[in-house]
Formats: sequence, structure tokens, C-alpha cells
Amino acid sequence: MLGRCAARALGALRGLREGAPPARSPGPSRRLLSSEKVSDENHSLPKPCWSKDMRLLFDQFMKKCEDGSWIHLPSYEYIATQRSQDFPTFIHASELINKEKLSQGRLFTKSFEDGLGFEYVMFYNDAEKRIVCVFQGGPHLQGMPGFFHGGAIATMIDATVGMNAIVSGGIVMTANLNIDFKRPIPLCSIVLINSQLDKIEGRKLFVSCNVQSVDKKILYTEATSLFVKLDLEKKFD
Ligand SMILES: CCCCCCCC/C=C\CCCCCCCC(=O)SCCNC(=O)CCNC(=O)[C@H](O)C(C)(C)COP(=O)(O)OP(=O)(O)OC[C@H]1O[C@@H](n2cnc3c(N)ncnc32)[C@H](O)[C@@H]1OP(=O)(O)O
Repeated sequence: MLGRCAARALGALRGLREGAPPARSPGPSRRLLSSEKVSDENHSLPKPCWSKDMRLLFDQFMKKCEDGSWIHLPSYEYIATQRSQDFPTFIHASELINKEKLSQGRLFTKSFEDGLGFEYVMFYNDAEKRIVCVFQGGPHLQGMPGFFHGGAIATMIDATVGMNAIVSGGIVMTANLNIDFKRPIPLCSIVLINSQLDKIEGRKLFVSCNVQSVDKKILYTEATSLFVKLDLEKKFD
């Protein structure tokens, strides 16, 4: 059975997706218009492009979810709710945004054809405040020949530590991300991204992370990050 904290974390994610505020306080833009589009396809479920190893890891983690200690986090291509459309106004940047283009917005990691870019699934452990992301990068993420682009690795790290901060703190933005690239990651390999919430100080959430081979014998990357919780109510008023 889900613990109260875990249920709250999942609620926060649903809130992000459906336009309800993830934090406790209801805001002036708490509305979901009937015309709003929400992608239905949960990309965190097995697809034909997932390798056998990716599928195996997925099954292993799903087994861990059975007692409620781990939660399988959903992931969607785009969030086209009124609240996400309003997001630039919350941070006083609406005049900088092309409104037509905003409606075409898609989550960067979900913008590739199946199997060519970012294939991943995240699992959250509420008691330990950590996320494990199983990541299968595709051939269009190449940097140096035969290896992943550093920016692609940084993107997946940001997505994972970012999700850890979101489930713990609501709506946050990355303020700082430090990455040590220790070994190049072979293109199309599967890796584990292990992220851990280290501490919360007021609006600041500190999250660290490493990227390992599936057998845990190779440490590819280490990172630390700072996320700052946005005070949407305050900024909106
Ligand atoms: C309704 C919305 C719906 C949304 C739906 C979302 C769905 C999402 C779904 C799936 C997501 C998957 C996950 C993805 C994750 C990716 C996330 C990104 O890529 S974010 C893009 C890159 N980041 C930026 O562009 C930030 C740019 N920076 C800023 O906007 C500001 O600097 C911000 C918000 C980070 C902080 O600004 P301030 O005005 O709110 O706060 P101040 O007062 O400056 O700082 C607060 C505290 O933090 C420290 N701080 C700030 N920046 C720091 C830094 N770089 N280093 C150290 N400390 C820093 C300050 O010193 C201060 O600390 P003291 O409270 O005094 O102790």
C-alpha cells in the first residue's frame, strides 16, 4: 500500500500533468479548460524499441513496486494545460514567449522517434528520497563517435534529479548543475542514473546523482545540483 508521502508525491506529478497546483495552496489559475490537450500515452511503459535488458530491469523494478516501497513514475510527452501555458507569467517572462510556439511545446526528452533518443523509466523510493532512472539512449544522442553526447547525459541527469526535486518540493527550476564526466558512455548502452535528495534548506533542494553501468562496475558520471522552489502564488500576485 502506498505511504502518505508516496501518495503525495504521485499527487504532485498528477497535479503537474493535469494543471492542478502541486503545492497545498490553490492558485488563481487553478483551472483545467475543456479544450486543453493532455497527452495520454505514458512513455514509461515497455515499448518494442526497448532492449531485452531494459525490459528486464523494468520488470525487476516493477516487482519492487509491489510492496509500495518503490513507485513507478509516469512520463508524458507534453503538458498542455492552462497552468503550464500560464507558466511564463508566473516568472514574469510572458512577454518573451512566442504564444503560438508555446502550444507546440513538448518535453525535450520526449521529442525523438521511438528508440532514437531518450528511452527511460524512473522509479521513486519515498522513504529514501531517491530515484533510479533506467536509461536507454538511442543512436541520435551521439557525441564523440560511438559515445553519448555530454549534453544528452546532462539532460538525463537534469531530468532525473529534477524529478527528484519535483516530487519532494513541487515546482522547481534548476539553479545549478555540476557534472564530472569520468568515463565515456558507449552509445546505445543502458545505464542506471541514481539520484538522491540530500537536503532541503528553505526553498533550496540539493540533489546528487551518479550514472553507473547496469552491473554497477563502471562509474560513468557524478553530479550535484541545486533546485529552487518557485513561489508561484507570490509571483502571480
Ligand atoms: C504551472 C507550471 C506547470 C509546469 C509543468 C512542469 C512539468 C515538468 C515535467 C517534467 C519535468 C522533468 C524534469 C525536468 C527538469 C529540468 C529543469 C530545467 O531544465 S529548469 C531550466 C534551467 N533553469 C533555469 O532556467 C533557471 C534560471 N534561473 C532562475 O529562474 C532563477 O535564478 C531561480 C528560479 C533558479 C531562482 O531565482 P529566485 O528569484 O526564485 O530565487 P533567488 O532569491 O535568486 O535564490 C533563492 C536561493 O537560491 C540560491 N541560489 C540561486 N541560484 C543559485 C546558484 N546558481 N548557485 C547557488 N545558489 C543559488 C540563492 O542564493 C538563494 O539562497 P538563500 O535563500 O539566500 O540562501
